[in-house]
Amino acid sequence: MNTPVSHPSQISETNKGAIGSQISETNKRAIGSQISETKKGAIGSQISETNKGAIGSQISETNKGAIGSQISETNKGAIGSQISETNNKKGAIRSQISETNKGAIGSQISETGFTDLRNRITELRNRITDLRNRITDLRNQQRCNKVMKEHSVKNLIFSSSCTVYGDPKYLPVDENHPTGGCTNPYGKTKFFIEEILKDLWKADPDWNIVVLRYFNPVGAHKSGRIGEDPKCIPNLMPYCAQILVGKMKELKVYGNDYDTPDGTGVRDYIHISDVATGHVAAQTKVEEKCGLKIYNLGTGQGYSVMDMINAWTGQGYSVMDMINAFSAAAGKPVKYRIIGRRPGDVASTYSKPDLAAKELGWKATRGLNTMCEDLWRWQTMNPDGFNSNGPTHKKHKLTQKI
Ligand SMILES: O=c1ccn([C@@H]2O[C@H](COP(=O)(O)OP(=O)(O)O[C@H]3O[C@H](CO)[C@@H](O)[C@H](O)[C@H]3O)[C@@H](O)[C@H]2O)c(=O)[nH]1
Repeated sequence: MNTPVSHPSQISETNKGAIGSQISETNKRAIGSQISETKKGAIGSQISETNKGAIGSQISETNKGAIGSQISETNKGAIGSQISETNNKKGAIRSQISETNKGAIGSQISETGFTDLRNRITELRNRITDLRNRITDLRNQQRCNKVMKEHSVKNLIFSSSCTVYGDPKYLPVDENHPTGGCTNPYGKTKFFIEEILKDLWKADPDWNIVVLRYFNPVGAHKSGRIGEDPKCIPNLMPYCAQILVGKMKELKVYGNDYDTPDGTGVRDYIHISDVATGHVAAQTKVEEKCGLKIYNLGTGQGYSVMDMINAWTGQGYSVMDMINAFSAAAGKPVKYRIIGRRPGDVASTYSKPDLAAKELGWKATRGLNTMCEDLWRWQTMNPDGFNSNGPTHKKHKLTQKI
């Protein structure tokens, strides 16, 4: 998922002036109309030829087909055979099945079969929406590059992601690690855009481009006024926060059989405000006429899913500790369960952030406790995200010592 909504607004408070002065009101209007009139057709057709077709056919071939047949094989078949078994023995069984039992059988079918089917359809829908968003990202980047060039604005900071590294060949990951072996569509889009930007700079070295590869941003602005308001399935920490305010039922932990200390996935979680200060440092860098530069934005520290769950409470690391502590924090039982691995997840990834420290003079300064404290403040002050009317969940007090 997904770049959190919080950074643009945090960054804009700090950088607005600098960026705004590069693009005047007049240019903005000119840029807008040029995109819509002149470029739309040309760019649109490139995308539809190159990307949409390829991605579209992959969806229909790989996903729809695969998922469709899984549904029919696993569910329909299973349900079908249960029904036909029941029906074949109808005569014999009918007399034994009372009205009450019929109801029980019916609800078993709907629970096991139809719920599963519904979940799979939702998953397929989410994937298609995700791919659509990726195509839009690519199209927007191409438009942005063209228009910037036409108006001689050649300084650019690009928000990339650690997912361009794919499943790391070594840890911690530095900027020289090979890219492109991405395990999900989001990572591929970031990788493609990075490649486009490299070509752009090779063709015209007047460009100054800083590519920032974020690791896993979490947290919110310390004021509690700016935070993440996920519109689709949230990342791990927003999901935890939403469980505590009763908006989600349970956390599904995607696999505990990875080759990591406790078996769950390990990530380099970084406070969103540190990501924002990374952008401010990058802004200074592009103004120095830096050419093309690439930096990791991470803390260098890997945490597992269980570490992150426990970080909310300051309690121990076992599953039972986590359940008890979460329940105490929320004032009601909180459920979570371990399920299978999520396709596209890697076991571990965390950064070597030394280059950013050396060349940008930037370092992440906020620890895990601050990430949790700030995220929790945002969530309690805004239980319904940006549509909230203020704090309504005061009773959900976090027991974490911060
Ligand atoms: O409900 C959940 C959600 C996540 N996880 C696990 O938690 C870890 C972190 O997952 P998540 O928060 O979804 O982030 P990633 O999958 O590591 O990365 C996503 O989020 C990053 C930060 O926004 C982006 O940079 C990546 O491109 C994007 O794939 C992984 O081990 C997941 O398996 C769970 O167990 N249950």
